[in-house]
Amino acid sequence: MIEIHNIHKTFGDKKVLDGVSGVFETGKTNLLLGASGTGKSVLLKCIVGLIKPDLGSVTFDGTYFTNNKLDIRQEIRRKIGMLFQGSALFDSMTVEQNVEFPLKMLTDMSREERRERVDFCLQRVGLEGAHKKMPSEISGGMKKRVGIARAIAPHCTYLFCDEPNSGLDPQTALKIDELIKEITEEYNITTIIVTHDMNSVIEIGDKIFFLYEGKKLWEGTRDEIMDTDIRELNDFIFANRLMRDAKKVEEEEREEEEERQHHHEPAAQSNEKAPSEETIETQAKSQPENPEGPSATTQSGNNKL
Ligand SMILES: Nc1ncnc2c1ncn2[C@@H]1O[C@H](COP(=O)(O)OP(=O)(O)OP(=O)(O)O)[C@@H](O)[C@H]1O
Repeated sequence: MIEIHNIHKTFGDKKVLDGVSGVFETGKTNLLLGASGTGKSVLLKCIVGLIKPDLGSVTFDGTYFTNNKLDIRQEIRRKIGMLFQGSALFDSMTVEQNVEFPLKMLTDMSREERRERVDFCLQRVGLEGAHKKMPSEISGGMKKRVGIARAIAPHCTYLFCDEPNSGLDPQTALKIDELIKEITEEYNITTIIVTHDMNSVIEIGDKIFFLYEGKKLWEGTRDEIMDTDIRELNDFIFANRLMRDAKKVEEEEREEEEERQHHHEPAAQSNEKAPSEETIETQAKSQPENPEGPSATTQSGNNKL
């Protein structure tokens, strides 16, 4: 679990983060959502220690990170995996060398152990057989997979992804989203993803933190986000025509369901309790032509006795 408390950051005279707090749970995909320039990436960098906040604190599983001793900060950093925007692979290294790189830098694994771990991670992200390929020879989606393999290779406890979907077609984006979610749950990782992609919100957002002008304006689950009455969040969500249509369909379905339930209400009630004499009388009057009489339908339970 990662906890942030009252994070502030100003660049020059521009206040970018204005007292952001929150709890990012373990085994969950936590999304930092917001429009361009609202401070998502700056917040992510504050959490991982790439930017020092002016004020506030970050705690990793109870261990204070901000302003703590260097060796403690380094110990926490070793548990952090990063998937950078654009994958940021080393172009001069093969796929396997890219994945092996953090193992060389951060662990004292033997060559054989590293090889086994690289094999495992590449297999886990669906890239078995791509070991010797160069980044220039693989697609954008494959590069993201290599980036994920590299991030998780040193057995990361925390995974940070900066817009993992950028530059991908919708289908590949969905696969990458699903892979991140699967890995998060499988290895019980605390994952934080920066995104402005509503598809990701709907598919994998266990918890969503909506940032607006440097403040956290809302947090909740993907089921709750469609029903929020925060204007700024609604403006953000429904700026997309597809989302507006989805909302409309959802509302129509809800209305239909309510109407259906409304019409079935008397029947449902008659199953739970015996119909009143008044009901029976009314139904009898409404079905005079039925040769078996109203009792065949409305009093079947009683008649069987
Ligand atoms: N090192 C820096 N120095 C000065 N200003 C910065 C620095 N880093 C970020 N900013 C400013 O902080 C603001 C927030 O930037 P940030 O990258 O966090 O936005 P974002 O929400 O991640 O946007 P996007 O979705 O477009 O990546 C921007 O106005 C940006 O110019």
